[in-house]
Amino acid sequence: MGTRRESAVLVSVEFGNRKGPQLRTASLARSAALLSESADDSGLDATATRSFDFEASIEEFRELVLSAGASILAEVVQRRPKPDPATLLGSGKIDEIHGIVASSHADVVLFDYDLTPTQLRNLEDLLPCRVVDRTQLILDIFARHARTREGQLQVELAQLEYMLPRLTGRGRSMSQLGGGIGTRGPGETQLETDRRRIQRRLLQLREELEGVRRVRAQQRQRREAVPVPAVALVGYTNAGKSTLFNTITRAGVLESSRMFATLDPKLKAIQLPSRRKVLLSDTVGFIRDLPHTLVTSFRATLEEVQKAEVLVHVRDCTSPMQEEHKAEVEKVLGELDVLSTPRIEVLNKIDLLPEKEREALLASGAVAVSGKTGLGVEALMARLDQALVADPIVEQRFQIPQSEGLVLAALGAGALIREREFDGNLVRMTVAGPASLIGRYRRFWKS
Ligand SMILES: Nc1nc2c(ncn2[C@@H]2O[C@H](COP(=O)(O)OP(=O)(O)OP(=O)(O)O)[C@@H](O)[C@H]2O)c(=O)[nH]1
Ligand SMILES: [Mg+2]
Repeated sequence: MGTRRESAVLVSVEFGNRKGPQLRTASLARSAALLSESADDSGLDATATRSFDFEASIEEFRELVLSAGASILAEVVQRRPKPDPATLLGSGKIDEIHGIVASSHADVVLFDYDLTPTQLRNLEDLLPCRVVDRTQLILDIFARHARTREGQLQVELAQLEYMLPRLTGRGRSMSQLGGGIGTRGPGETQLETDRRRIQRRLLQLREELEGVRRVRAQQRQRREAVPVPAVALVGYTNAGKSTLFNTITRAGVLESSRMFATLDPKLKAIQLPSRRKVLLSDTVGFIRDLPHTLVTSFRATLEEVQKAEVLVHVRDCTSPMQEEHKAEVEKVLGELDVLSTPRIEVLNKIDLLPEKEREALLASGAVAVSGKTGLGVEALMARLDQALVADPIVEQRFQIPQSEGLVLAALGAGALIREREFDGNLVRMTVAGPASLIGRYRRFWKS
């Protein structure tokens, strides 16, 4: 990790000619004032027409950059009808950025956009410092926060997979040693590597991960011998999951204002008011445009989501992006095939609301809490009890083709397999699990 903060120039881009509503909050207006105000290629005045969504996404980008440990030197915004295939930005904008970098001695230019390998290479040629795109930035944050062996292996794997198509023989960005954004992890040790060495390392990583996962699976099996229902906290990054988890469990799990503080699964047994025991898990935060390699490679924490009987969706009710974040979370839940798992929507951070609004929320029957102060947490526990009581454990015979890997995995993860026999490409088994899960796969029931 770098010993000093890197200084960064941030570049946000918006394509198309959409006109958005005016800025809505003081803090966003303040941030807007910090931004470069120059009119862009499209001839429109960027500030006047910048949409609310765009402002919020810049705010989020800033938060990501701080999470990566960099300091923000300057921010540049460009709106243009469409991206330039070779350089993303227009040449005027690139000159402007060049000037800012040269005069401010910035270490890195960060793009809130995924660059193609060609764009990355060209921008590196045109600018006098490193260039890092959004995926690489997120990978870097993950690299900083991974604490278990499994988490570290997963991040390195994702970083190498990202790097591979961007190795062009020149490898300028890979050949700079140091602790900068995008050079951590594999960047530090394997900078001069050619493809073959990376491929070999990838193979090695996959094998090591397989081993780590086998151990996890064994631990899980042991845990599942005692069927305790699982509850997973899910939500957008920074929604307050770890804080709420701590308040509920007093487990002392790392809580951080930096995004993605949680990369490794955290599990804790808790007791509900009914004295029913459940396993509560804290999970990694979701984020817009999460690099796909990460969605799949972070299946360690997401496994807990797949086997949960109830999901608790933690939402920051003070965020101006609430609805977008909710949609994003639901998208990921869909990819994990858990949209039909019962879900409790929890509005968090109500301590930050004006008293009237808070009272109104609490009176409306919504589950509203403050993970920080503990307000409303008891009511949440009672809701959990209800959700679980409504989902008793039932036993059912199944007959499932082996090709239905997802179904087999879901049942294996969320229920107890009592007996199992293989018949050609069919699996017959008796499964004891929550009625909701069993019911979801009715089409494979065998009476
Ligand atoms: N005021 C207030 N702040 C909160 C509350 N819950 C969380 N926070 C703050 O919000 C920030 C993020 O909290 P975390 O618990 O780390 O969020 P998270 O959802 O676990 O984030 P990731 O692990 O990055 O996905 C921290 O600065 C918390 O102190 C709350 O109820 N009220
Ligand atoms: Mg967390």
